[in-house]
Amino acid sequence: MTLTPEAALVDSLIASIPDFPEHGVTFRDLTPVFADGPALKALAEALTAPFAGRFDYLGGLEARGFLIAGAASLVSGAGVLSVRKAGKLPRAVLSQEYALEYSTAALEVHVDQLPPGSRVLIVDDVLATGGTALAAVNLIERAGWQVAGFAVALELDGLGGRAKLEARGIETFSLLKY
Ligand SMILES: O=P(O)(O)OC[C@H]1O[C@H](OP(=O)(O)OP(=O)(O)O)[C@H](O)[C@@H]1O
Ligand SMILES: Nc1ncnc2[nH]cnc12
Repeated sequence: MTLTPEAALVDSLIASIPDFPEHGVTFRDLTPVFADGPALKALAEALTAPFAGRFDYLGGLEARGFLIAGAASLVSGAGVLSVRKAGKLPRAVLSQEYALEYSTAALEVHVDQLPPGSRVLIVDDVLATGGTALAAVNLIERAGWQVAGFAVALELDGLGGRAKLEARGIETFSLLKY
């Protein structure tokens, strides 16, 4: 597959670590992308461009999604909705549970963070099973906002994430697919 120069730059910086955090998993580490200023800017531009004019806020998913959302905010001019792991936000929240391999976790937003009907582009580093992304979609819709789309640096093919999002009618863009 031919990559755009931006995708090739990001691709060249992703580290693949076998058997982390557990045997059989290949961990895709984007910290080298975040550490490279031009690559982080190129990533932020590539993830927001397909949705230009169609979102009011970036939805950043704690923790790695925050790094992309901050950069995307500066290149697009849109503010960031903080979608946090449970127990971190100090005011009234909406909470959405999601399944991990052997447990559950929850994402939360401040219930009154954005005006009703706000269009939120969710961004993250990796799409795997889609459990995290779908929890964010549910949360945003329950709060009375609209999901403008889901934009991710790296989609792991074959784990069902894209299918889950598209079944919910969520436009999904990935810069890279492994
Ligand atoms: O598609 P899924 O199977 O849900 O996996 C993708 C999620 O997993 C990682 O986050 P993680 O929960 O490890 O949290 P972190 O960003 O705090 O490291 C990644 O940043 C995505 O948010
Ligand atoms: N293989 C993987 N690498 C990095 N982040 C992930 N999140 C879920 N699966 C992942």
